[in-house]
Amino acid sequence: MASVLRHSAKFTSGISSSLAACARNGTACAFPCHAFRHRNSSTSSKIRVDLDSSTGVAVMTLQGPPVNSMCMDFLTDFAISMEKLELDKNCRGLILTSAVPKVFSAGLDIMEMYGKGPEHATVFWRAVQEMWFKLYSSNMVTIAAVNGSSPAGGCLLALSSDYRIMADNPRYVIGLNEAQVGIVAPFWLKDNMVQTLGHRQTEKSLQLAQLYSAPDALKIGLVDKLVPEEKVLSTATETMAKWFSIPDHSRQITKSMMRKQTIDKFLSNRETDINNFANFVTKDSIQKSLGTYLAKLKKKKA
Ligand SMILES: CC/C=C\CCC/C=C/C(=O)SCCNC(=O)CCNC(=O)[C@H](O)C(C)(C)COP(=O)(O)OP(=O)(O)OC[C@H]1O[C@@H](n2cnc3c(N)ncnc32)[C@H](O)[C@@H]1OP(=O)(O)O
Repeated sequence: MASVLRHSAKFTSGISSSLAACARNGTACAFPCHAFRHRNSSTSSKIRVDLDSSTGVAVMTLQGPPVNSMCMDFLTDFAISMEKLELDKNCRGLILTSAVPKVFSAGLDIMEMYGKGPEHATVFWRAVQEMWFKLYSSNMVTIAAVNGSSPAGGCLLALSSDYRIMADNPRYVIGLNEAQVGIVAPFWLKDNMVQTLGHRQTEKSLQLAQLYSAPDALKIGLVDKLVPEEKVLSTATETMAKWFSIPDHSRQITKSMMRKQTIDKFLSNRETDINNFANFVTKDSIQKSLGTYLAKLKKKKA
């Protein structure tokens, strides 16, 4: 029987779920083992990871309501989960998806960029860079199962994966809309988009801060496939089997060859990029734009 290992560093419902996990895995433990090891963060988890060691596929589920925005906790959970999976010999592939209805991820948490000083901006941006770098340079086959809207940082997760499957729902949007927010996509994310869409389409998309409906995203190649919403995850699993049919070593070397230039450029410029971000985002004019954008988001509801 396929034994599904609950692989996450953190669990959402604390001791009781950890006891349940022990029971499911058939492990006898006098203590609730996961809660004992990781109890510090058991209630703040934004991400769940389930690794099926019989298939080698891990599913990373984003579960930070209301919109899976990428706050520091989210970014930290993401980095830890990626590191663990990368080191796990049982894991060959990763599927990213969301447990939040209608939203894959709303991107960076604007509250982490609004009203904060340069020190916070520095730490935050390093964590954002790390998220992209870990996913973009992963040895695993990475598939984004985009089951909801995916603006900005949400699109970053999809773009840095090897393959993108999106729910066929015209109300769901995806794209890099940073310019609309009053900020600018970093060069490494721009490079990542150029590789996917080509220079001309990227230039239009970024300057116009375009969010594409799922059908339009398919047309320009921002996603690879549309399927009915209930089939997004199963299609991702089927697609993974195809990618697994290629020997890991040759696929990995090919991937790293294709991504090397972008990675090298990022690594040589990452500190400059952090300083640029901290200077840029703390400017009065940028803070004003962020404040206006936030107010618009809140007003939408009223
Ligand atoms: C110099 C380099 C700078 C930047 C580098 C760029 C890299 C990436 C940048 C980013 O990711 S910036 C973030 C951009 N994100 C967006 O523009 C998305 C904004 N959100 C939406 O469009 C929608 O929320 C939605 C994702 C389509 C979901 O819509 P829905 O109707 O389901 O939810 P609602 O809008 O009511 O939101 C609920 C709740 O969440 C708050 N919210 C939404 N997005 C964010 C966010 N990104 N950060 C912080 N908070 C967010 C929203 O205000 C609502 O809050 P409330 O309940 O208190 O009103």
